[in-house]
Amino acid sequence: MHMPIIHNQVILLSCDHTLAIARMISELGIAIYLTMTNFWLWWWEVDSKQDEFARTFLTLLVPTLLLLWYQWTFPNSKKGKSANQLPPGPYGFPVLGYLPFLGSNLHEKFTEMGHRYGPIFSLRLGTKLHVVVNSMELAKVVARDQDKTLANRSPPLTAVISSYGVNNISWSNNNAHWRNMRKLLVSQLMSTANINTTQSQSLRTHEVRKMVADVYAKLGQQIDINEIGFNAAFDVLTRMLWSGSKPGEGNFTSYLVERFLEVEFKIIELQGARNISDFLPMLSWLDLQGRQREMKQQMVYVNQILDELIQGRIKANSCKVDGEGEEDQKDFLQILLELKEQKGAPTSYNFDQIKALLMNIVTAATVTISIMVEWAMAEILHNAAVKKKIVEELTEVVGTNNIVEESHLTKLSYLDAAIKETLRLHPPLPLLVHRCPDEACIVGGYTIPKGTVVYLNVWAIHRDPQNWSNPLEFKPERFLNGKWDYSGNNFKYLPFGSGRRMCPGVNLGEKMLMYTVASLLHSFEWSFPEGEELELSDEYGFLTKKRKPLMVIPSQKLSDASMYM
Ligand code: HEM
Repeated sequence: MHMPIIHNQVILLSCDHTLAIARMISELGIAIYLTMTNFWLWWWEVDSKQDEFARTFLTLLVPTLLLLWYQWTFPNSKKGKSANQLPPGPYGFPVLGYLPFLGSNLHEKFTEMGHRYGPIFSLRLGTKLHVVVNSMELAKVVARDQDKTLANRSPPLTAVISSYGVNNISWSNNNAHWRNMRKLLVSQLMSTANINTTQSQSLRTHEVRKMVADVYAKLGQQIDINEIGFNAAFDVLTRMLWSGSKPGEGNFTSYLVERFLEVEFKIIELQGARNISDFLPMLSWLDLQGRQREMKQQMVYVNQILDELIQGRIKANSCKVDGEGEEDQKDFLQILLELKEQKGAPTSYNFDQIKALLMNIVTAATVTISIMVEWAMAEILHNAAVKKKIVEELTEVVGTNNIVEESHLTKLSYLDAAIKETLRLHPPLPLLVHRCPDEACIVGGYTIPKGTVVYLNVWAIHRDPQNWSNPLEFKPERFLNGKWDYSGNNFKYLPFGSGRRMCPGVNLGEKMLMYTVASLLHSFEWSFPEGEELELSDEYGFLTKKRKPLMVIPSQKLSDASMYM
């Protein structure tokens, strides 16, 4: 009997209590509302219409920015995959995204982030979405399964300027013009057959011997290995492209090399430098860091040189009598000019396109070759046991009373392995050239929207312990089994990239690297300047070169001085 009463009392008490709490909450709510509106009253105490407009604008802007920030960052961090889900990734600031946290060595930063977010992750840089792929399994998806969809580029604004408005191979989208340029380059200049013609071989022999003679002239002095490698590659390339200097043109080429070295590195540096305009396109017209302006200045010089070159050739052609020089192998400039004259030909190039193409080939070839000659020499000189084996192999194959010939190169298997190992540890383009899908696609179960900037982090893949045992060790032996090549078919090893955008200059790049390094090691002993210690740190800037130039002192090794002439 008591229980229901007690129960009712409890219920009655409870009703009173609930009402009291509700009253308290509503009083508290009103108090908070009044305090807030009182607090905000100062915000709306305006002196003029202008002030009122400014405050209204700010009041709307702040929540809008917060909303945008929420939309940008939250889709990246959802747990579990769903349709249209972006790869996971870090939060960022409104507007700037993750830009302020990137640091300078992008390849290292992306590798470290891969450990946190997995083999594929996304990040907002400014208003653009970027995706980084860090594993060989997903590299296969990007460069093989989805190769066609992901074959566009997203050039930085500085590259748009240096490529004469995206008119070169490296930065063009996957379109008919790009296909024609690539086809022409490979069929006329870079195919195995072209690289192995007697003329092409003797051209390289001439330039590599000239390099040896130049080093010989500096015995006992410090020399910059990158510069030596650059000059040799530059001479080979300019002779293939426009036959180097011509009689009557004075020392046009040496003048060109001197200035070109400076300008070319500046151009590469500007292409690799972070430019706010690329991440916040609505601000690009301001050119806040002056990068576009600087690139335009560099291009004034490049343009002047290339114009001089092309007009000189047109003039020389017009003075030729019929049939003169027809039996000579044409250089690339001549082929391009003849195509230009063929009205209505399927492939024809205007002057800007010709200049863009020439500039692209010279830059793509010389910088990569010189960076790799420097890394290979640095690693070999740093590893005494490796150096000993290479020198023994050179002595056996070439002999001590002989100089290196191209015909020796195929027999230098340990040197070949050492160069492959150098390209594994120090790929000159650690993130390749970024790709861009022409429509949304799926990689690793995640959606990559159209227009995303996609990096393939070969630096991470080349150092992944799942792919390589003791990956940080310099061990050429891992390449001695004959299983490895530069074809880009084994996705553990991609120093020249893979798929339709892979490097078209592999044949020449490989030959020049082997020939240059073999000649430098066979003809000279190398020592370091007193007190100098070799270090192997790198510096990212699109192309990754040695942070500190390799400065070394050559001494004579071959007994007969005539072998240096
Ligand atoms: C050691 C020497 C070289 C290395 C390591 C190298 C490496 C590379 C890499 C990694 C790429 C990007 C591939 C990608 O995005 O998937 C590339 C692109 C390219 N390379 Fe090389 N390269 C070398 C030499 C050369 C030479 C000698 C030429 C001369 C023709 C050349 C011309 C190009 C061009 C035109 C592209 C752009 C291809 C495209 O976008 O379609 N490279 N190179």
